[in-house]
Amino acid sequence: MTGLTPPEGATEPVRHPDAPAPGEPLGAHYDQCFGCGDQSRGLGLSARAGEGVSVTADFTVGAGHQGAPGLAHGGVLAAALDETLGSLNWLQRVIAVTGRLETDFVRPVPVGTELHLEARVTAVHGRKIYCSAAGRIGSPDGPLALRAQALFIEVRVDHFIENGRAEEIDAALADPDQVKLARAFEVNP
Ligand SMILES: CCCCCCCC(=O)SCCNC(=O)CCNC(=O)[C@H](O)C(C)(C)COP(=O)(O)OP(=O)(O)OC[C@H]1O[C@@H](n2cnc3c(N)ncnc32)[C@H](O)[C@@H]1OP(=O)(O)O
Repeated sequence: MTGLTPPEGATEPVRHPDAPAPGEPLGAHYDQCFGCGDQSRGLGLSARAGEGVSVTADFTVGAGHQGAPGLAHGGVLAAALDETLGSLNWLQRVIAVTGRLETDFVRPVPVGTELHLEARVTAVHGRKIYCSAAGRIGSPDGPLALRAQALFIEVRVDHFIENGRAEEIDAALADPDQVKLARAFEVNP
């Protein structure tokens, strides 16, 4: 029992009526985010809305992302999957965090690879959001390198306010840009 199988009574995910249209870039949810933000040591991952409750994302493996010589670090690849899965929040307009992430590393990913990721919500049960993701090498139809299943748990904005370091929380809350404020906490604006 991994906790990743939707229980009886789970329902289909619902795409929010204000979700970005399929193909539209989602942009960074927070500019300090390691996954999608403006970070020189981050992933620089960019996601786009897909059909239904799905997203696609691209990420180029850089020299700073190595584990073994010339190959991406597994933790970095898991972070790319996590970030892609996390961006599903914006299509549902929920605030949710990763509770469980199970990753299959199917083949090695060399430095310089453009990794094409896609993620979707498969089912929802109460606060539990069941998702899956995959990563392919070189193109959206390229060889499968990664597979993941995940459980995201819906939380209230207090999750961040009570647990995040005060200086970053205060700075994010003080941002006069309401969309940026909403995106930082993935709150329905
Ligand atoms: C804003 C968007 C950012 C996106 C960035 C990318 C996504 C991320 O990386 S988020 C950061 C990484 N994740 C975290 O830091 C989360 C840390 N964990 C927590 O804060 C808590 O454990 C949290 C919120 C997940 C769950 O705690 P809590 O709210 O008390 O819920 P809890 O009552 O324990 O669990 C709720 C349900 O989920 C289930 N559940 C919780 N965790 C897990 C787990 N790891 N595996 C399986 N099931 C779980 C529980 O069994 C329970 O199920 P049921 O309702 O059937 O009884």
